[in-house]
Amino acid sequence: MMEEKDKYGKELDLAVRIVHMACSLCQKVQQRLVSTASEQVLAKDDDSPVTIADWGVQATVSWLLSEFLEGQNVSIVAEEDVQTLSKSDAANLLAAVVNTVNECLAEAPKYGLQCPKKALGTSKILEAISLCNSNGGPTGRHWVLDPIDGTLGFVRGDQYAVALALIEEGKLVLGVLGCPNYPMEKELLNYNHQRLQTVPTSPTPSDIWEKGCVMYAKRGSGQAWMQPLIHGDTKFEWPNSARLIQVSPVDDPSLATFCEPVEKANSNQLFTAGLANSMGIKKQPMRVHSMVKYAAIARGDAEVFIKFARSGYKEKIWDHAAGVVIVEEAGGVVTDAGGIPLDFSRGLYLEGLDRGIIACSGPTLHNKIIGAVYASWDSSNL
Ligand SMILES: Nc1ncnc2c1ncn2[C@@H]1O[C@H](COP(=O)(O)OS(=O)(=O)O)[C@@H](OP(=O)(O)O)[C@H]1O
Ligand SMILES: [Mg+2]
Repeated sequence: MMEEKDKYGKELDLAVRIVHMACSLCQKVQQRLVSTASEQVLAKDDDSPVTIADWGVQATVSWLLSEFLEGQNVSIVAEEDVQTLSKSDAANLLAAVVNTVNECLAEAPKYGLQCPKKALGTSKILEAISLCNSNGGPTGRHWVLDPIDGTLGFVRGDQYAVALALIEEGKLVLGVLGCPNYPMEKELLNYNHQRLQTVPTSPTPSDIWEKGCVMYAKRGSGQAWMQPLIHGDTKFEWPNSARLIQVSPVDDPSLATFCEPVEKANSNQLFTAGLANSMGIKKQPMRVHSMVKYAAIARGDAEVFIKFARSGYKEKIWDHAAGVVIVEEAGGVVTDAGGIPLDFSRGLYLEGLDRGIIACSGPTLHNKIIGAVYASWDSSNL
């Protein structure tokens, strides 16, 4: 029988390599994107670069998972559905996706994986994309993919993530989070943010970010890891300079940093400001696009992540799965606003989620926030 500690080892190894490749695809597309006209960049339809990267990552991840887990009936739950690509006027988009995917897959040997014997044709790419039509659920194995999380961050040349997780029998078992614009060193992040702030209106070429990183964790290991993205001719050799990451030891709210979504439409910033204030958080919120917020908690760059979407909004599993397991294995706590762990077993959505999402570096801060929600909810008009 396979030792418990080796369980999911093969899947994790594969998922990490795949996410590295997907990040490389995104960086290439983003570099082209920032050199084109901004109007074209911002449209998330037709053949805009964002869409090409979204589809490109989904096709690439799907093809690689199926190829290397051969014999398994691979089930993938992913953000993008195949309808847009099937439209008769989507020929240009499809051609761009096919090129981007083949360019990415040709580099597979650099990541220790085999590339296709010959370039994939349109039908193979469409097949790979339509494989990602699973609805997840409480039984069996399901890969969960957000090809580009934080679309706005991507088009702004700011933070975005590629997120891949595995759910088995309704439980999260591993998560991999690629953060192409999140440097390994926090100092570099601050440095680059300052540079960003000096030119706030123009997208930033991603090459100013230095290397981004990939984080990953296996449920129950009590460990979460971070590797640098590789560049140029460097070959990916496991463990690729992997470094253990851990949540912050800070549990005094007055020293804590809380992060939240950038867009007001995605989380009630007035309510979270009130919560932060009532529990004694003094610092300004760190507003970051995408699951990089989970990454920030996991490696101790921030202590608290709070998201309260408008009532009626249903949180999707791919927006959280990878981040949750990484934060938990790095020592953090993630629950809904009622203090209950998130339930990934109920299909595409986090059904039954109580109001909001709270990720913390530890139980002390977590208890304080849950208490603050309890005390302020009735008067919040939410
Ligand atoms: N109205 C509303 N309320 C709450 N959440 C929403 C809403 N609309 C979208 N989404 C989902 O939020 C994902 C982006 O979350 P972020 O935290 O990155 O938002 S932000 O860009 O920082 O504001 C985003 O993921 P991506 O689409 O992958 O970018 C969405 O799945
Ligand atoms: Mg998303």
